[in-house]
Amino acid sequence: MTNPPETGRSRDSAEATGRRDRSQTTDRQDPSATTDRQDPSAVTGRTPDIDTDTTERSTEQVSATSGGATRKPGSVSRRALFAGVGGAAAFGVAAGAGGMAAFGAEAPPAATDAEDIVDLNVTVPFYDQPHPAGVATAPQRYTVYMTFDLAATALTQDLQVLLARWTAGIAQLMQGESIGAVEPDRPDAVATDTGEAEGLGPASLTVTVGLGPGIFTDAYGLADKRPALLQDLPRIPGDQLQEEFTGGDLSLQACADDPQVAYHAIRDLARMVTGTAHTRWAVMGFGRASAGPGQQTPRNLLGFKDGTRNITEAADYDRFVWLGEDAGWMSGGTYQVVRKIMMTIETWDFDRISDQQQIFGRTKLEGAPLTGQAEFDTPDFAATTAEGDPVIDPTSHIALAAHENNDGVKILRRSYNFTDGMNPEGLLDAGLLFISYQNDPENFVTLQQKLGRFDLLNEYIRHVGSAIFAVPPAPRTGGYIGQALFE
Ligand SMILES: C=CC1=C(C)c2cc3[nH]c(cc4nc(cc5[nH]c(cc1n2)c(C)c5CCC(=O)O)C(CCC(=O)O)=C4C)c(C)c3C=C
Ligand SMILES: [Fe+2]
Repeated sequence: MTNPPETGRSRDSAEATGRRDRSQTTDRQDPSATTDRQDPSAVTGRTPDIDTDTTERSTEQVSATSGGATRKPGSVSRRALFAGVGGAAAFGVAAGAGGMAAFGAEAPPAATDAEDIVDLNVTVPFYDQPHPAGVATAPQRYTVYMTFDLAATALTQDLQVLLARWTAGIAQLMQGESIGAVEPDRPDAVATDTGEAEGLGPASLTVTVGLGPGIFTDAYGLADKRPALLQDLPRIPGDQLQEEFTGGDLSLQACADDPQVAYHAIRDLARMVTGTAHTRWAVMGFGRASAGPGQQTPRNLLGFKDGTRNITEAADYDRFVWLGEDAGWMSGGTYQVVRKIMMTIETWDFDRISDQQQIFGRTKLEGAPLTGQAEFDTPDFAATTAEGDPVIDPTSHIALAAHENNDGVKILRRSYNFTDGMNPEGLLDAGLLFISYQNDPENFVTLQQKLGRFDLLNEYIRHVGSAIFAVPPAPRTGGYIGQALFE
């Protein structure tokens, strides 16, 4: 199985966005009106609350596919203009391998090019992909991450309808479309789309849906569908978890190269949960702290390059990230672990540089291992100084986390910096929204158990939030995320 990170320069087909079905929808509905028990099949594969204006424009669209790159002249997208540098010509030529192309030498370029210039007109494919969007997708610059708890009154069918509505909404949002009328015709009507993304491009938006352990219970008749390795994470040494940033029955990870596009997606999707679920916690992240193929390695808020040694090879995705065919309905999906990690930034900023570099086992500017010269040099954990001391401290972050020292185990990190402003003490309230994907959550647990006990970095960080979710495979055209749960 070849499972490339989809750098996604193609647009889904008209069928994939459910436009045909929507053209049959003439009535405008409020997406938050989920309190009525609905027939999920009435929602499947289409957005139930699309206004006719949008539908008309959608059916006009002409797919100008050039390999994986697709642009739609006269398109419905909120902004028709090409933004940024590197525009259509560059994509048309470079992305010939398509959204599902094998990656490596022939891979389409990442969402950002070598100069890290963002094109806000790029879309990422959603339907009919081998894997869910937003995992292997080259990390976009911003995220809005939100979790939800199902309401005590929610029935299985409510969950089913919500997943169907989310799916249809996500498909449109990822195309850069609104999910309905911003300015309804009837003066007494409530807008379906909140409108703040009007005029903005798709910005490589992906929305990744997670299903928490709490939904796989007898209460929803889903106990026998529980993904084999999905269970609450154990307590890990050093955890200082706070209830308000922990857990959740459902999660949405929206990532985009425009923060307002990510925010808009979450806002519109969160409106749909009314009556079925409640928001639980959210984090707005910026400055992706991991790199995809072709992307420069970004920096975390401690000033170090983060993401240098991450999963990049297709074989490693298959081995460590994607669930195989033996995973039944979750085949092609993965497990998402999220940790809200606070940093004591002011203290860190007064630490001497040699100490900072010892903590990570890398240099600050270049990001080279202390045993090497350049960022991508392989660390030599056995190297010693003239005095016989290890060059890379065995309790440094990389020595503890590296696959060489963990029976070959790797995880895919897809983290973001975040800030919540100031805390009550007047200190910077910021840190890392650590997000990892793995086909066995135990791989995260094993690493974090070591890091939580021994990592020199622990003096400057605090894990205050934690959650785990199963991420189902990508939906098929006409279907919805997690559909197999209800069959
Ligand atoms: C349990 C997994 C991990 C947590 C939690 C974690 C937190 C965390 N990491 C940084 C900064 C860096 N991490 C780096 C490397 C790295 N980190 C993990 C795992 C966790 N990090 C792994 C598996 C690795 C790769 C190790 C290797 O193979 O060498 C680096 C070095 C650059 C890089 O390779 O990405 C930095 C910097 C912070 C700030 C943080 C919590 C706030
Ligand atoms: Fe790390």
